[in-house]
Amino acid sequence: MSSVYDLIVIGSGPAGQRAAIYASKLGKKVALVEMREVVGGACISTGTIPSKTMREAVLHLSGYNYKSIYGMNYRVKERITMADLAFRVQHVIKTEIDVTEAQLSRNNIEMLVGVASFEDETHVKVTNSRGSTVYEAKNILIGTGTKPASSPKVPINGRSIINSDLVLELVNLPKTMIIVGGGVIGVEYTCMFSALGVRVTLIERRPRLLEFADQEIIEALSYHLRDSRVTMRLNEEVESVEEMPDGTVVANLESKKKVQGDALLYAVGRQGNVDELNLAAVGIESDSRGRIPVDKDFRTKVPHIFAVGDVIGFPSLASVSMEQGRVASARAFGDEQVLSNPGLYPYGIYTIPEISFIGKTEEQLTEEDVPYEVGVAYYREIARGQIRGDTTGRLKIIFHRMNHLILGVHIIGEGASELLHIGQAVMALGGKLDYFVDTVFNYPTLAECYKVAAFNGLNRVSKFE
Ligand SMILES: Cc1cc2nc3c(=O)[nH]c(=O)nc-3n(C[C@H](O)[C@H](O)[C@H](O)COP(=O)(O)OP(=O)(O)OC[C@H]3O[C@@H](n4cnc5c(N)ncnc54)[C@H](O)[C@@H]3O)c2cc1C
Ligand SMILES: NC(=O)c1ccc[n+]([C@@H]2O[C@H](COP(=O)([O-])OP(=O)(O)OC[C@H]3O[C@@H](n4cnc5c(N)ncnc54)[C@H](O)[C@@H]3O)[C@@H](O)[C@H]2O)c1
Repeated sequence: MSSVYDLIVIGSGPAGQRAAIYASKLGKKVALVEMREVVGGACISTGTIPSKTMREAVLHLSGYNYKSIYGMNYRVKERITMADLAFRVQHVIKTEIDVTEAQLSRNNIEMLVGVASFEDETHVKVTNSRGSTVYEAKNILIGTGTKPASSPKVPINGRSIINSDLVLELVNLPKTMIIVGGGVIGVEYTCMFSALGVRVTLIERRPRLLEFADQEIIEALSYHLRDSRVTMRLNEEVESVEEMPDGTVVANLESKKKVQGDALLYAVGRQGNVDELNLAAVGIESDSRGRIPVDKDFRTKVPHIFAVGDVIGFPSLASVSMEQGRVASARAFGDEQVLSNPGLYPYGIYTIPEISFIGKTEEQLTEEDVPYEVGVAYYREIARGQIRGDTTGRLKIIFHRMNHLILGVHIIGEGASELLHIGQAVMALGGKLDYFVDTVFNYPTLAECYKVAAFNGLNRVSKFE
């Protein structure tokens, strides 16, 4: 048994990394346990980084952003293959792993390779091919993330029936594809495959896609999806999936319909990585989706054992996971000064076109009886929108009718996830709609949308309110 650590972190994804680095900056002795061969978690290996790099490759090779200027037949590469997409993805993954490893090493974080499990409230066992070692810690942080949810009725085979971990295993680009699940993963991949010319059928059991986003924005996205020949089957639940003798795939719906395609992506949510942790040894229970309950400081029912990131559930974003890791680590060492406001956490959804938002939706404000008004700017009204060839984007500011405080910003269109941070900064600093009216923006930029939307909003409220 080695000396006592101040903190043992389990999992090297964004949540675990940030927690470990923060503790190390406080001068604490930290170890980070990772069971995979490489650091970075789902974020670098199978989730955020691969999917966003694949999207970039799709947009580039398909010439998607320039079709409105050079014509529908414009493309950078004639026959795009899965190998073309994987090439770029592997390059970025490797670089991100190198950067992360260097960062952890610079911060004197001791890496322990193997599967971590609890022995008791202060001891963690790490098991690898060489055997098991037990380590002692004053604080332990669980950042073990999630894996794709599975079903015995959906036989994932890595060829024609895949989950989001296996997208790049597809040998050939299918002609037709079924995507099950209209959550963020399902919708992002629907957009990518459809931009590659694949005929996609998207099946979602709820009446609309991405329920947590603003309805108007999702209606705009749905319009684009249909315009890209995506077939949307909403209010339909997939009951089982089978591979046919000819290699095609059939999804059997609860409504007794059948949908056939060359390949199927099963993206119906995620399951917490808790099975190997031996949580019973410390009396912590996870729910049916493997989520660990925590309090506002990310403490589990055992006060010096914390849990952060995807393993605690919504919103399950890399950005938020990092922040939770930082806050939990601060709390573990008695630092109450580190504050974080979930009301100002942004969402970036990398559909095509991109969606990004912060703050409340119109539906939430209506529910809460808040008197709000909206101001909208369309990319087509902005010179930069015309120059870039994105004439379908829009930016919506929601503000309080009386005091003009910004309550939410919702954007669909190119650059949405970057553009949103202007609205986020103004919201965080308590700014009002008038800020955008009185501010000079570079010209021509998409940022000008804020000014146009502010004028549009002001025109809708009476001067006497
Ligand atoms: C396809 C996809 C696309 C995404 N796109 C985005 C996006 O665009 N933007 C965004 O913000 N988020 C995105 N996400 C979500 C993002 O990837 C996650 O929120 C983030 O990775 C969660 O970080 P984490 O540290 O909690 O867990 P993870 O990144 O899952 O890392 C957990 C780590 O713990 C390790 N581990 C598990 N159990 C043990 C154990 N017992 N012992 C040792 N190690 C263990 C795992 O091997 C893993 O390395 C996406 C997710 C997916 C799947
Ligand atoms: N850009 C981003 O921030 C980003 C990108 C990808 C993933 N993520 C994160 O990854 C997490 C997981 O994403 P996800 O899309 O797998 O899960 P999800 O829970 O967001 O969505 C799953 C969807 O599948 C539907 N569904 C479930 N069973 C079904 C069935 N049998 N038939 C038809 N529909 C069914 C659900 O109604 C739901 O809408 C999310 O929480 C998200 O935050 C984030």
